Parts: sequence; C-alpha cells; structure tokens
Amino acid sequence: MAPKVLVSDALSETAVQIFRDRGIEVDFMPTLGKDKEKLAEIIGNYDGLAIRSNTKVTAKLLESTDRLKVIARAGIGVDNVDIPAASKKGVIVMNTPFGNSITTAEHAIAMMFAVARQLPEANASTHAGKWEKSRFMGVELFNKTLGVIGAGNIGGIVCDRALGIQMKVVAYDPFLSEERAKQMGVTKVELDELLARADFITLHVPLTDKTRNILGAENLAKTKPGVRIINCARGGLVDEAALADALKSGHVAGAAFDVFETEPATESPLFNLPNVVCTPHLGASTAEAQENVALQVAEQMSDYLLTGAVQNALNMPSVTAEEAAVMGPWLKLAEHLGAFVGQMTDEPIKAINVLYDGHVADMNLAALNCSAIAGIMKATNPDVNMVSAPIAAKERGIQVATTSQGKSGVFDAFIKLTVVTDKRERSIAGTCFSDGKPRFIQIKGINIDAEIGAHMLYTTNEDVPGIIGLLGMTMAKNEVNIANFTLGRTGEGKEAIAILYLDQPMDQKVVKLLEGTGMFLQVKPLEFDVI
Ligand SMILES: NC(=O)C1=CN([C@@H]2O[C@H](COP(=O)(O)OP(=O)(O)OC[C@H]3O[C@@H](n4cnc5c(N)ncnc54)[C@H](O)[C@@H]3O)[C@@H](O)[C@H]2O)C=CC1
Ligand SMILES: O=C(O)C(=O)COP(=O)(O)O
Repeated sequence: MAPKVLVSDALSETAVQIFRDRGIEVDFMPTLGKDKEKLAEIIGNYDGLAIRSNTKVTAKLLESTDRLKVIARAGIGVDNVDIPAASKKGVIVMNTPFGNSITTAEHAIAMMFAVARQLPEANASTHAGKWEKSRFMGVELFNKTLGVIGAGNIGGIVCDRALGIQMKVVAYDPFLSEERAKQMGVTKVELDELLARADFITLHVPLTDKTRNILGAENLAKTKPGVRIINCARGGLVDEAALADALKSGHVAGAAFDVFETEPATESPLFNLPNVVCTPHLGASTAEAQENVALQVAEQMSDYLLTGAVQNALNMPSVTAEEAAVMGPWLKLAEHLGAFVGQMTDEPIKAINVLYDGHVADMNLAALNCSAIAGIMKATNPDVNMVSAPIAAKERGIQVATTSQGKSGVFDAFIKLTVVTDKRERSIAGTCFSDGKPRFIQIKGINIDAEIGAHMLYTTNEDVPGIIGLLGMTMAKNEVNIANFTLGRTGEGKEAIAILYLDQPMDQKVVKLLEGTGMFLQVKPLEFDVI
C-alpha cells in the first residue's frame, strides 16, 4: 500500500506534485490546521503530516494516531510541535532549517524601514486623500545602532544587511564567539549593554524557557529612550502588554511585529497603537522561500516513507537506512555526550574534540560528529538538528577536530567528547554495550558506569562521608523519587561524582537547597532525549 501524507497547512502545491511523482498518496487540505477536531478525526489515516505554523501538533493530537511516522515542518520553528510527545510515539519530526532564512531576514529589515518612516500609516493616510506631509517625520537608519538578539542564521543575515546600509551592529548571543563576531563585523555585547546602546532592537532567537519574555517590563525599562523594537522571530519573546505600556509612555518610539503571543492574533495590546507595524506572521511568505521549503519537505518525507532515510530530523539522527541498523545506539550515545557538555557549558565554545576509540572508529564519523554537535547545540536551540548543527557551529567559529584510534583500553570501543572554552575544557566518554544501551563511562577523568535517563541530577563534591545521606534526605523531604543512583570518584578523599535518575525534571527549588548546604562543588539537573 502506498504511504499516505496529509498536508494540513498552506504549502506550495509543488509539494503535492513531488509526493504524487514519487508514488505517495497525498491529501491537500491547506486550511485544516485551524480545525483541531477534524484534524484529530482524520490524522489516523496518514503516515506523514506536512505542516507550517498553523497546525498545532499536541500530545493530544498524537494520541489520535498510531499510524503517523513523520511530521515535517516546511519552515524552521517547531514550537507548534510537541517533540517529546512525538518522540515518545516514535514519530520523527523534521524541519527545513535554511529554506526561508533569507526571506525572514529581509522581512525584519523591511519592518525596520517601515517603523523608521511610519510607512503603513503614511500609506493609509495618502490613500485616504489626506496628504499629511508634515505628520510623518521619520528617523534615518544610517549610523544608528542595531541590537541583534540571537545572531544565528537569520540574525547573521540581518547583521550583514544592516551593515550594508551602514548601521552599527551590536549582537547578544551567548553562543557567538568573539572571533565569529569579528568576522561578521559586529560587536558582541551582553544583553544589558545592547539594551542601553541600541536605537533599534531586532529579535532572532527561538522561543525557549530562557528566551520567553526576554524583553519583559524590566528589560524594556533598560532600553534607550526612543528605541524601536522589531520581532520577526516568535511571539512570547516580548511581553506585549509591557511593550504597549512603554509605547504609550513614549519610552519606546515604535515597534514592528510579525509574530504574536497568540496566533492567529485577533487581538493584542499592540493593535491600533500609533507607530506599531503589524504583519500576520509573514516572515517566511515569499514565493522563493515557500518553493524552497515545500520542495525540501516533500523530498525529505518521501525519502523517509519510501526508503527509511532520515534528513533534517529534530528528534532522530540523519543516516542512511543501511547505516541506521548498525549505528543507531552510537549515534544516540554521541548526542547524549553532546547534550551533557552542552548543558554543562554556558560560555562560548571555541572547539569540540571528538575521539573515537576501537571499532566505532570504523563507522560514519561525520554522522557521529553531527550527532554530538547537535547534542551540544540543542542546549541553546531546540530547533537545531544533525544537519544544521555543524553549520551553526562553523558559523560560530567553533573548530571541530576528530581523532580515531584502535582499541586502547578495556572497552571494545568508546567515544570521548571534549569541549574547549576560554575558561576550561570539559570531557565525557561513553560506550555502548551489546545490549545497545548507551552509557557514560568517564566524566572529568573519573570512571563511572551510568546509563542515560531522561531526567538526571549530576553532582560533584569532595569525597567526605555523608553526601549520599544528604542527597537522599533532601530528595525524600522534597518528595523527589530517586529511580536509580550511580557514583564515581578519583580516590578516597578526592573529587566524587553522583548521578541520580529521577522520574521527572528536577525542581530548581531542590537544586537551590542542595547548593545551599555548601557540601557540593556542582549541582546540575540534566535532561536527555531518551526515546
Ligand atoms: N517570522 C517568521 O516567519 C519566521 C520566524 N523564524 C524564527 O526565527 C528563529 C531563529 O531562526 P534561525 O536564525 O534559523 O535559528 P538559529 O538557530 O540559526 O539562530 C538562533 C540563535 O539564537 C541564539 N540563542 C539561543 N538562545 C539565546 C538566548 N537566550 N539569548 C540570545 N541568543 C540566543 C542561538 O545561539 C542562535 O545563534 C526561529 O527559531 C524561528 O522561531 C524563522 C523563520 C521564519
Ligand atoms: O519557519 C518558521 O519558523 C516560521 O515561523 C514560518 O512560519 P510559516 O511557515 O509562515 O507559518
């Protein structure tokens, strides 16, 4: 039976043609995304779902299907897909990481011009026959400072275009290295400095727990009087009510928004304020970008459904069908090693060194490297995948070095990942036993035997009596159930490591309690994508 795909958002019909040409049955229902009930009713009839941002793939929707194998997002942001829920169901989630980035960057630049010169209001007034020439006094962009929050693919293109019109550009992105900033011709700054210096601020970060309300009331108050704010990334990055207040008080001179906290946005505190330019999430809406993403989604989905090959997946490594069978556990191990160091590192990474020892050195090291890098980069951008992560790392000036060697120790094979920053080097090694289960075998040079759980707590301490009891008591008092426990140490009285396996993500309150005891060198909750 031919696989069947549902297109539930307004993709270019190029996608439909490609599916048909490749022998895939396709139903094109470009407005279905809005109708949750109908979608839930029919989703069980399909192997693949092709979407843009209108369709919300929730855990509840996924409960309505046992047939779905792949969800493909014709675009970048996948915050409308519950990826953990999809992973749990074994559904692959793909995106198209670069197809619409130029187009979206151009929209941000267009919005900046529009808000600088009040183009929409001037246009409406002129159409109304008013000829209000003296009402619309604008500001020049030349020599003004643009503050870019998030200097990844889209932010990087925005920086380039802004420099072209001779703006000064400052960028805030914890994962932008000084070298890369220099190459781009921008000044890397901390967020507070950007807020104080920028005449225009544009956002290009994904929506995560860390970036939600990055421009809330407190940070808006730190901006320069007369600042103009552009958001073509995601609703929820800027607190719309707080921004509306800052616009009404005159502190913020203008705003240009393509994305809103609730979409479709039928109301917002920003609507109908003077000098607020709004578009209905049009960032990716050009003929070129839509052709790019539709073509790519249809090819990727067809490849997967017909041959099992995986490309641009966010919750599964991309490898050929033949490789997948042999390399699966090692790819997952590489990603977990990356996720460990990524979550442990909060300063710019300069280099990533990967050592392959034993028979793993004969596998597809490029794919393993990609998986490790994706694991690292996911700590700052959950949208990154095996394909986009190495490019993102390269753009940030991160050097990736690979070494392979024959079996050197007791393990038949292992991978050791080292991340280098200006301040430190951090290493972790892992292996896969014949049970196919990845596990960590060495952290900070300390031997350990740790399987990988979805929710873990990592602690280090000086090896003194009472630590296990302290951990156990604190967890018990706060009703945190410990599913399992692993220890390691360099030697008596030296540094020791504990890994606790939990049933749910670690509560920050308990982390603070443990830190407050003064008994730990480090207390770090870690999350792993364990399918
Ligand atoms: N309006 C629209 O139609 C479109 C919107 N987008 C949005 O644009 C976002 C950015 O896309 P790309 O540039 O392709 O992603 P990217 O992954 O290349 O860049 C994101 C950058 O944000 C940085 N970042 C992460 N957390 C940060 C934080 N807390 N503070 C500062 N920087 C942080 C990352 O280090 C990275 O450099 C997407 O996640 C999507 O939400 C994308 C396409 C179209
Ligand atoms: O690619 C993205 O992240 C976008 O936000 C584009 O959204 P859209 O496909 O236009 O609904």
